[in-house]
Amino acid sequence: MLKLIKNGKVYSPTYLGKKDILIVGDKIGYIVDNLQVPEDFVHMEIIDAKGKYVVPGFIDSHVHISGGGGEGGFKTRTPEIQLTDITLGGVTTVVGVLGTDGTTRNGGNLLAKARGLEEEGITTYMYTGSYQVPTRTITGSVLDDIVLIDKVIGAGEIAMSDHRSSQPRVDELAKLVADARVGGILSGKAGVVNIHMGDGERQLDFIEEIVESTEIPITQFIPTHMNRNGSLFKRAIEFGKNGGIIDFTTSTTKKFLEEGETKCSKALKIALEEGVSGNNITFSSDGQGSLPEFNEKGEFIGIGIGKVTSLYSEVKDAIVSENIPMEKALRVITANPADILKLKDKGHIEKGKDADIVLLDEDTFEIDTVIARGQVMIKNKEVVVKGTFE
Ligand SMILES: CC(C)C[C@H](NC(=O)C[C@H](N)C(=O)O)C(=O)O
Ligand SMILES: [Zn+2]
Ligand SMILES: [Zn+2]
Repeated sequence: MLKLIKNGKVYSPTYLGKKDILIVGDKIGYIVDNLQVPEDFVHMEIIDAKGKYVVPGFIDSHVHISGGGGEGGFKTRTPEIQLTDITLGGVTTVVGVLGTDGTTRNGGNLLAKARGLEEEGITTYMYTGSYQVPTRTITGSVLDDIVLIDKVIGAGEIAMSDHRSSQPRVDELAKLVADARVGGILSGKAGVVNIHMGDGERQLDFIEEIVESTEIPITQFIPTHMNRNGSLFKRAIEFGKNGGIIDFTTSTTKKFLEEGETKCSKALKIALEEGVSGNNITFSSDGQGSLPEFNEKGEFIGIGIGKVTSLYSEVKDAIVSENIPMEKALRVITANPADILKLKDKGHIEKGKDADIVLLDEDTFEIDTVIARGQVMIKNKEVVVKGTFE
């Protein structure tokens, strides 16, 4: 079936102006000024994008799709995600991850959930491992997981500078990152390591020591939660200015913001103003991950749950409240994760790329329509495709 998105203002994320987009199967077939279709050409679904912005489908590069949490005991293990938790947030590609609990959750379960979501219509990848070092894998080796399992693009989330980490030595982390890098080289993947940054004093010390003392490049690391406290955020800006990738977590709570976390829309504004390259910054939601709170004695005092819908919500705030140009704001959840993670068919509205497209209402910037690999998942804000048990 052919689809034609007409009359929309296209951000690829670079602004292309008013363009018509011809979708052929699951691919973007053509981008033209004004495609005239004969009235009686019945094999074409026309999607009128008048009054809409047409942007690439969003990429959420850190989602606990098979569940996470558990830091407050078994009742605080978070449930696995459902398809529309993702698509209602305009997200058409997710990278699945495990966190604190690498015992009752494992790589096989994460891979099965990733495959299930792919069968339901979106595109999924995953990181092998969980917080711990040495980290749990599917084949027994980070390197082999990346080479042999198509959906595995790297390792993570590996906990650093956090009371919940396995307190790895810098040489243990270096070996893990070295394996991920070679796994990526052998399989043409990014082979990056998603690093969970905690609130500890050591912050990015280990990463910077590895970059200084080995042949491993700074871009092998994707430190996330870099907006979680003021001191780490400051360090993150320096890391970004040195060419590092910085990922900000959009899921949050009122308490976290009151206690020093930098709201993502503001974090992006500050990072850009401080001179961090707009290509090195990403947002991810930590969706379905837990947002646990601990007191100064390290005692558990409460828990929230991450939401994928926070991802675009922060980009919308960046555009509307922080006046960041759409081209720059959209990059952090489209072109940047796609390019950094080497998701070659993703992140851009370009001939030959996957037909992952979101229509935004020009006035409200609300998500109106979501298309994943050519299939309409959400139309006029209504769910068209539900998950199996939704
Ligand atoms: C960034 C902050 C707010 C949340 C962050 N979440 C995770 O890392 C995921 C969680 N531990 C899980 O395993 O589900 C945290 O706990 O520090
Ligand atoms: Zn984390
Ligand atoms: Zn997480």
